[in-house]
Amino acid sequence: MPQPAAAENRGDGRNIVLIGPMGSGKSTVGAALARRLHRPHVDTDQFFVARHGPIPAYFSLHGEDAFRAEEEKIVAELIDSPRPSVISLGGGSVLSRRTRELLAEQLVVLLDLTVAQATQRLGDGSTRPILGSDPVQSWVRIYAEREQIYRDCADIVMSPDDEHIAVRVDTIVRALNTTFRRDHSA
Ligand SMILES: Nc1ncnc2c1ncn2[C@@H]1O[C@H](COP(=O)(O)OP(=O)(O)OP(=O)(O)O)[C@@H](O)[C@H]1O
Ligand SMILES: O=C(O)C1=C[C@@H](O)[C@@H](O)[C@H](O)C1
Ligand SMILES: [Mg+2]
Repeated sequence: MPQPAAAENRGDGRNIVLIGPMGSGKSTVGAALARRLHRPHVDTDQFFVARHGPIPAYFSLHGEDAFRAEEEKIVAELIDSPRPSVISLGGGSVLSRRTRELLAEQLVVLLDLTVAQATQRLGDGSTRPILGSDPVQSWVRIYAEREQIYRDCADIVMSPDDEHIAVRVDTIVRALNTTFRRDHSA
């Protein structure tokens, strides 16, 4: 009989938090990972939209600084959830120092991706206002600005690949189990 994943049956109170650049699969993979681990899934962008409406409209009306301030509050609320969850963060959440401090207490998985994958996945970028009129060029610049921050926050770095999402989830669960064992070995 298959053994339950250690990440599922040996929860230590930490949330599993997915970070990474736009299009890396935080929302899609996060939902599938949560199903696999029988944990709740929350997505900070979706929570933002439920509370404040669409992100592009919010950016136009209030600007990026106001968005970041609200995003920081939402991340803190969701990390404080009573049940350890899988949390998909908005791509720029790690820009907040307060968020980075909270992430230091969580199990953080960075999903990386290549420029070619980003080009395929971003479409016209219209749902991601920070990308502007040239989504790929903006994505490359933003990725370069943030790459070290993502790496510094991460306990696990998932290299880019073209795996099916279910296979990606298997790979992440294996990496999580290794990290759990390492963190809880005597
Ligand atoms: N491993 C994968 N293989 C193929 N396609 C993928 C994979 N992961 C995600 N995708 C696709 O890429 C697109 C972007 O994924 P998703 O919205 O989950 O990214 P994200 O990291 O949440 O982006 P954002 O920061 O903008 O919220 C979606 O269409 C999704 O189906
Ligand atoms: O990388 C970013 O700065 C963003 C990513 C998205 O997830 C959204 O949070 C928003 O579009 C900003
Ligand atoms: Mg997302």
